Amino acid sequence: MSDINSGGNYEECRNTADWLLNHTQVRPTVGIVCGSGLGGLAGMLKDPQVFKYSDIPNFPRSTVHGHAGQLVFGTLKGKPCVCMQGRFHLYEGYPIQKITLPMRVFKLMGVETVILTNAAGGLNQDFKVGDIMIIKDHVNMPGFAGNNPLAGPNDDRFGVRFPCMSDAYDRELQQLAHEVATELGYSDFLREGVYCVLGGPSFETIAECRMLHRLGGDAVGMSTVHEVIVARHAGMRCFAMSLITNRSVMDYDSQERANHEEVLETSGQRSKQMEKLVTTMLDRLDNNKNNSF
Ligand SMILES: O=P(O)(O)O[C@H]1O[C@H](CO)[C@@H](O)[C@H]1O
Ligand SMILES: Nc1nc2[nH]cnc2c(=O)[nH]1
Repeated sequence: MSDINSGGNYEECRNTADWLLNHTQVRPTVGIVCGSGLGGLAGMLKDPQVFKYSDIPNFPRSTVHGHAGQLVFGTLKGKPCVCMQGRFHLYEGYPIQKITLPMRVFKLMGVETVILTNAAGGLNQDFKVGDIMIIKDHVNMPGFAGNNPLAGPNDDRFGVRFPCMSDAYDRELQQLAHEVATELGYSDFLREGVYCVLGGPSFETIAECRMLHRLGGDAVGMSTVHEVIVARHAGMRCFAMSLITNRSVMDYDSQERANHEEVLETSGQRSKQMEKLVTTMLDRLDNNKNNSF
């Protein structure tokens, strides 16, 4: 377990949130986290105000290609937003509390809803490269070994000691995504499924892919779940999507080899549709009285 001072404590998060609120007029209610090669969403924000992670107190630095490392404030379809153009991963060497610190900063800035994207390998053999998977649930493999971002003393100012995770992914938002995707003509490549997180950075072996698939995983990656756990603990609702950038190798005769260049190439090809899906969802939320965006 990481030291309790390794990041994400209340004072540190408050400090960062106050610094940001003092440097921007935007009061975000929506927080967005962009996955590998999917940072284009940040470019859609109106009247953007950009902060490099290196200039934000207590923020880690992005070290992965395809993660720009900046926080962008602005409006999207009239909604005040804050967007992480680049996220942090366990394999970068940060304590798990540090990589999820932005979720608590989001909460303290007033964010109510978090939208996350990621690039993932397709374990489900029906999935194709370029499919977009609405995440309906997750399997937290590092969590099985005790590596959970909420391990350590609980701070009740953020949430309860034992948060429920059976409602981690907001069902109304999933339904909305299905409706919007159908209207946009995306049904052919829209899927839903279970995202399985591993620590990385090595991609999976064939035996691991087979095991994860048998355990109920439809897609595999190295992010998102830790952020969702911390966001749900703090009472924010979450919607997440995976872009299937490669098919997980399940067969010893296969010549396919997972690699980050292919991941970035596929994200580049499908990023526009993902952006359109998110922006249309944000637009629609006004018309749905049950949604508190
Ligand atoms: O989950 P995101 O940040 O999209 O990145 C995914 O892509 C990288 C591997 O190519 C890993 O970091 C994996 O988690
Ligand atoms: N772990 C993992 N992460 C990914 N990110 C994009 N593709 C993959 C993959 O195949 N496996």
